[in-house]
Amino acid sequence: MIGRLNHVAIAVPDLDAASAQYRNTLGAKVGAPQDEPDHGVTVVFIELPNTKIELLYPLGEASPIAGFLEKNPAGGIHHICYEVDDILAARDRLKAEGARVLGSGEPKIGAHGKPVLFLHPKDFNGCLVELEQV
Ligand SMILES: C[C@H](C(=O)O)C(=O)SCCNC(=O)CCNC(=O)[C@H](O)C(C)(C)COP(=O)(O)OP(=O)(O)OC[C@H]1O[C@@H](n2cnc3c(N)ncnc32)[C@H](O)[C@@H]1OP(=O)(O)O
Ligand SMILES: [Co+2]
Repeated sequence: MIGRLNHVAIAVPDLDAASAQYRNTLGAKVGAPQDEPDHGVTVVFIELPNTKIELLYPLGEASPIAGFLEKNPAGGIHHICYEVDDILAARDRLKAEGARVLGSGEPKIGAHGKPVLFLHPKDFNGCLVELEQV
């Protein structure tokens, strides 16, 4: 059911410093910061030849990454995103198998303008999983 790895997301305590490090030290193609108020994060996308890295920084009062950064003040890998062809079919199959779909259970439009959903990390080996319909 899952397809390509769309991105790996890293929560960071300093977005400018992390962007500069990926651009200058690691020599990557780093985009501009993008506010995603519906998701409570500011995102910087880094394009690698085979996937993307998503740098995340909290936006607004109730950011879903605030607690993660409190527990991991130096930052850390926050989630991985797999591509799916049909996000509603994927959601229904996962729910039927007992996985917890986060939020309202309805897909939201993600940073790439495509529908996304999140699955509880406790149901996936301690790894928060995002699904994106491509
Ligand atoms: C826009 C964009 C895009 O790509 O398009 C994005 O990705 S937006 C990316 C940001 N959006 C999201 O993350 C949305 C989905 N996330 C959520 O709903 C929430 O963050 C959540 C339910 C995963 C965690 O919520 P929370 O921090 O309030 O909950 P708690 O702190 O109580 O966490 C419950 C348990 O899960 C663990 N836990 C929390 N977050 C993570 C994580 N990222 N990876 C692995 N484990 C995690 C905690 O350590 C804790 O474990 P223990 O009990 O053992 O201590
Ligand atoms: Co993401």
